[in-house]
Amino acid sequence: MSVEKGLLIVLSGPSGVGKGTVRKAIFDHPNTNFKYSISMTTRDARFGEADGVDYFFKTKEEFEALIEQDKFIEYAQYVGNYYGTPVDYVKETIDNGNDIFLEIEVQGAKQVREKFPDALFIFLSPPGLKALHDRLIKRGTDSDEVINRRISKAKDELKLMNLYDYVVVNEDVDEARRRIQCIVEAEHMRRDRVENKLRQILEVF
Ligand SMILES: Nc1nc2c(ncn2[C@@H]2O[C@H](COP(=O)(O)OP(=O)(O)O)[C@@H](O)[C@H]2O)c(=O)[nH]1
Ligand SMILES: Nc1ncnc2c1ncn2[C@@H]1O[C@H](COP(=O)(O)OP(=O)(O)O)[C@@H](O)[C@H]1O
Repeated sequence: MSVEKGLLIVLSGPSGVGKGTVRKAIFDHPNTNFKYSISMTTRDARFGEADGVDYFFKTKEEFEALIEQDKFIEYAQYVGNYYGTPVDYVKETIDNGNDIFLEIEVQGAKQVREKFPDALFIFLSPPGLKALHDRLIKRGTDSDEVINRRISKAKDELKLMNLYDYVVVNEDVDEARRRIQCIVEAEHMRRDRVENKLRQILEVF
């Protein structure tokens, strides 16, 4: 009997909305049993980040060579650096029946939709632009000019939320984490029901 494929789960949303924070809450939680796809990037490692844990850190030349070799499911340029999802680990994980989770920005999510229309797309939204602005200031990683660029980009990114299967508002991190886990569980139940129904219908003949 063939192994049922795992779910490809994509979490996306504007910069500073809390994707990284919510993702960490998901993976720190004991109920989570999906794998995480570690991205590749050309940006410098931040203090406390480790190669192969937070990202695989690559030079621009290495990254571009991997693009040539078709080694990414998707990649995008974001604030002057490349970010991409390596294809092998994602394919291997879903083929083995395990769920895999991608936390990526919106251009990349769009490319994943084209290649994997069956994936589950979740958009993380801020409660409002003021909250988003406050979070970017609180994070303290960007200058005022970069924050303003990110906010104006976020206005465009927010318009893409209608392309997603679900929108989760990140008001409270633990609540957002819980909602995402519930969505994944419900999606499994829905797909199982569809599979069973199909099997029943086909058995009639
Ligand atoms: N398209 C794409 N975006 C990614 C990938 N990995 C991370 N990102 C996104 O790139 C953006 C910048 O990430 P990062 O430099 O870690 O900064 P921060 O998340 O804004 O603190 C975030 O929106 C991430 O979600 C990836 O593999 N592909
Ligand atoms: N629900 C929340 N309420 C208040 N602050 C939050 C919440 N979620 C995240 N933050 C804060 O917002 C900032 C941006 O979060 P981060 O996870 O880096 O965003 P992203 O990965 O989407 O760019 C961080 O300082 C984080 O601590």
